[in-house]
Amino acid sequence: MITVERLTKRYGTFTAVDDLTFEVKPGRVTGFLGPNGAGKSTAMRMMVGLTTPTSGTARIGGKPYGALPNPGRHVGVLLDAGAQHPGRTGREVLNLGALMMGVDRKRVDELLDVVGLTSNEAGRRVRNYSLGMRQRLGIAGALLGDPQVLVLDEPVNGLDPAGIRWMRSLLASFAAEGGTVLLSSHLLMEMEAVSDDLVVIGHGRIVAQGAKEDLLAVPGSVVSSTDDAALAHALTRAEIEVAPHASGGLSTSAKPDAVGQVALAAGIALTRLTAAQSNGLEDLFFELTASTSREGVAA
Ligand SMILES: Nc1ncnc2c1ncn2[C@@H]1O[C@H](COP(=O)(O)OP(=O)(O)OP(=O)(O)O)[C@@H](O)[C@H]1O
Repeated sequence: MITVERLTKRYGTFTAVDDLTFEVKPGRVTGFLGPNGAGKSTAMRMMVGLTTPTSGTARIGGKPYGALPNPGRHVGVLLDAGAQHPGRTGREVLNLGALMMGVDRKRVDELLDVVGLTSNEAGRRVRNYSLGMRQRLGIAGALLGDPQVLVLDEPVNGLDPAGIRWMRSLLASFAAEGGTVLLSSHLLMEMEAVSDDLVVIGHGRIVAQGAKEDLLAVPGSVVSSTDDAALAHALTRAEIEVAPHASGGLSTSAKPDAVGQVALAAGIALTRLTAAQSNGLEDLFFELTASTSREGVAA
């Protein structure tokens, strides 16, 4: 569990992170979203002790990162895949990490295998790695201490399609085993596929948070019947808003069960009744962040 309370970071008069409060729950993947410069990386850096908050707290398993005895054993961190020492080989980077965390060196080979780096690639200097290879190495480093919590800033950036799919299943199984995952990404389709919960920020502030299903849920339903005119009349009388639906039938402002009740009471046979469909995370993201994005427009 990661608990962020009133977390704030100011640089001079500029507030990069503004009073953030949220929880990242175990057993779930939490997507951290926001336009460029929204404050995601700054917030993540504060969670793992790399940036000192101006005020507020971030705790991992109830403790500030700095108070964790062997932090790599609790939290796997990937914030900047480019930050690895360019002169070391991938294997050296992981061996050093294993040494510092007191992890058996055998785990290095296992993880190279898990992240899909060949033994030949592991022997090359990191300065010669592609971005995707650096990300894979960074993920191996994050997993090295067998942590219960992962904090990953844009981990799929630079991964090829197979790598993105692999990352999705890795994070899903990590969470299924009770792990806590916080990850940021601008790939909204990917975030929609992988996240259970979402935290959306703009200009350093929370603009929405909660279970993905709840955030994407659209109120209302779509209904068709053997007599739509009579159904529209009955629904309006029940103070349910009704409009013609693009693909025929009626759009209503009420949930399917309420619409079903009205139709039953009016003796009208229904031929279709479904919950209104969400337009997905991309539309939700633009809706929530339009006023804080550089472009300042809803799509
Ligand atoms: N050390 C610093 N000094 C001054 N301003 C900073 C510093 N670090 C970050 N900022 C500012 O804080 C704001 C938030 O930056 P941050 O990197 O957290 O955003 P982000 O949401 O991760 O963006 P992106 O999606 O582009 O990676 C930006 O305006 C950035 O310029």
